[in-house]
Amino acid sequence: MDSKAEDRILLEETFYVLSKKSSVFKVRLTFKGLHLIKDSEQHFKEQIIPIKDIIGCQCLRSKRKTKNCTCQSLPRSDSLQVVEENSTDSDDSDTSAYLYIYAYIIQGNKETNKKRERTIITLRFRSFDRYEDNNKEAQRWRSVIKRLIKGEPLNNFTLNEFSLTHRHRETRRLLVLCNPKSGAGKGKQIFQQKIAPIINEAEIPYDLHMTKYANFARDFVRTHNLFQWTGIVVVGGDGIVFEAINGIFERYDWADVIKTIPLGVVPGGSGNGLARSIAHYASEPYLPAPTLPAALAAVRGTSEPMDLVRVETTSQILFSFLSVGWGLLSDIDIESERLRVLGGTRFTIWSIARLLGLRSYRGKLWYLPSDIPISKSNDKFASPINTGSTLELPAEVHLETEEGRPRVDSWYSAHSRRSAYFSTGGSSYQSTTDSKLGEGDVPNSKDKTRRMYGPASQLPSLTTSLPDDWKCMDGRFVMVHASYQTHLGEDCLFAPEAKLNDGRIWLLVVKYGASRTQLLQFLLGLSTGAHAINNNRSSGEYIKLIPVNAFRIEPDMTENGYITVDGEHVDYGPIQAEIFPELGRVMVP
Ligand SMILES: Nc1ncnc2c1ncn2[C@@H]1O[C@H](COP(=O)(O)OP(=O)(O)OP(=O)(O)O)[C@@H](O)[C@H]1O
Repeated sequence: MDSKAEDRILLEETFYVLSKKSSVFKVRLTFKGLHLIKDSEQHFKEQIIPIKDIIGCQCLRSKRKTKNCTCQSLPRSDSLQVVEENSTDSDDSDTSAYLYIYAYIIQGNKETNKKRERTIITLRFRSFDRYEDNNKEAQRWRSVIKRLIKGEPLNNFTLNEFSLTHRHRETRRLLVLCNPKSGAGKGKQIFQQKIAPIINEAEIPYDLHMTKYANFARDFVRTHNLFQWTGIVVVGGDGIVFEAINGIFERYDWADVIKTIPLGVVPGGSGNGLARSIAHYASEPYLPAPTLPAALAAVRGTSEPMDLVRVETTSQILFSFLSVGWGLLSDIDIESERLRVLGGTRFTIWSIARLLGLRSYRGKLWYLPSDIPISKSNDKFASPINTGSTLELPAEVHLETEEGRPRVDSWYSAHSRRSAYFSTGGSSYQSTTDSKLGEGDVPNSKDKTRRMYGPASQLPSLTTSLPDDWKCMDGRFVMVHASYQTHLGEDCLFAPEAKLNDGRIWLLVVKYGASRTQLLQFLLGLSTGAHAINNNRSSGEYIKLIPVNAFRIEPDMTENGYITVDGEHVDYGPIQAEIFPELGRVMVP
């Protein structure tokens, strides 16, 4: 839209500030936002609230005063009490209609002090004698604001001839899957206090389901008719995200679901790598209100494609959104579990312990650099040298996973288990906890085996040799950790250059031989991303961050170790992974 069109005045009205009758404000609505203009003889002041920052608006009316109330007939803003327009508790003596506009406005101009503040703008319509006429005017504003928020077209009819029969109708409906056990058991509280109030302000209906056991979210997503919802919001850590994504790939209609129903991620766990990465990608302030970017994304309905990685082990196929790890970081992640009582400090203690008693693992790492497409590499794979595949995977693969695989805490973010400070009141929600199958549900809910669908692999099978243009490192490794997001956790900027949909896997390789000082520096650098600069310079020989399209790890099976996928512990053994650019879709503020 050109700037002239953006400035077109859609609606304009003069209002008085409730507390100071002499103060006049011109309020103007354009495609840019809501303009609050104070134009007096002394000065001209204009504040624009961008449409992007407005999440909703409601028409309300005055609440009937209690008998002993001595409030004036013109309510002051701080004494004003309002009710819904159809409430039986309304004050008939006040014929005004009130439009409440909810906005979350960026405050602060530096990256370090930027945060959003909740602001309510109240417009009182009282030009007419009858409430119905004032309400009609307020409804007209509401309808236009709602359309602007949703990016819907506006024509002269919607602007001028609005009538009550043309009120805004909400077509969206969200599914919320909340893990009450995530983080410090605060999942439910986070939803009720931080998310529900915002969804209610935006007047988006939702169905809330609390997860009842490990894999509940995965089973729910696999078995229900998801097309009754326009988005799925998960509240919890990366574990619940993993379940939701892999539940989608257990559906034969995964391709439709993944493209049309975006996933929203509200950080409520101890590992919130994806939520942090999404906020980083969108340049949204994350602290002090880490749940706010996700809530805003959910109500705005804005989403973007996200790369997913298809991971294959000898026993299962997984779709990963965050990481694959072998060695140091995975060891710390899993082994520090035994120090659980120490809370977040257990990771620090275990990191030091592991640096002192440094382990390394023998194996081979293969990778396909990001400038060689997998498909091109596979053309070469057709050469006779590389034939002899023992296991060709078809487009549909049926493999079984164990039930209830152990979930491990994420090392990367336990330090950042902070509470969110955004305060919202008056939480209310509709909730359905009945998870029985309904009309349109996928009828394989009782099937205990896991059937993985999803795009077919473009790689040679795990037991087959790789094409010549793959690079190979053979030796001892302190760790190999791959990520496709910037952050592995709230405090771990692992791959500073990564984007949600850059079509790359960022492979961090630490070879045996790096000194303890280099390793310590590397671990400390993870919180700020300094390792990506420092280690490529000073320790480049041992520590490398390499963008790739695919990789394979073949650990020496005479040794023991840990391998994790998105923080989930998988069997120790050969593993390969390939990027599927833009396969998923996530809500982005
Ligand atoms: N009601 C429940 N009872 C027990 N476990 C559950 C329940 N709901 C979900 N889970 C499991 O909890 C695991 C961890 O969840 P999530 O990632 O949301 O939180 P977290 O705090 O980051 O987890 P972690 O315990 O790994 O730190 C999920 O993988 C899921 O299988």
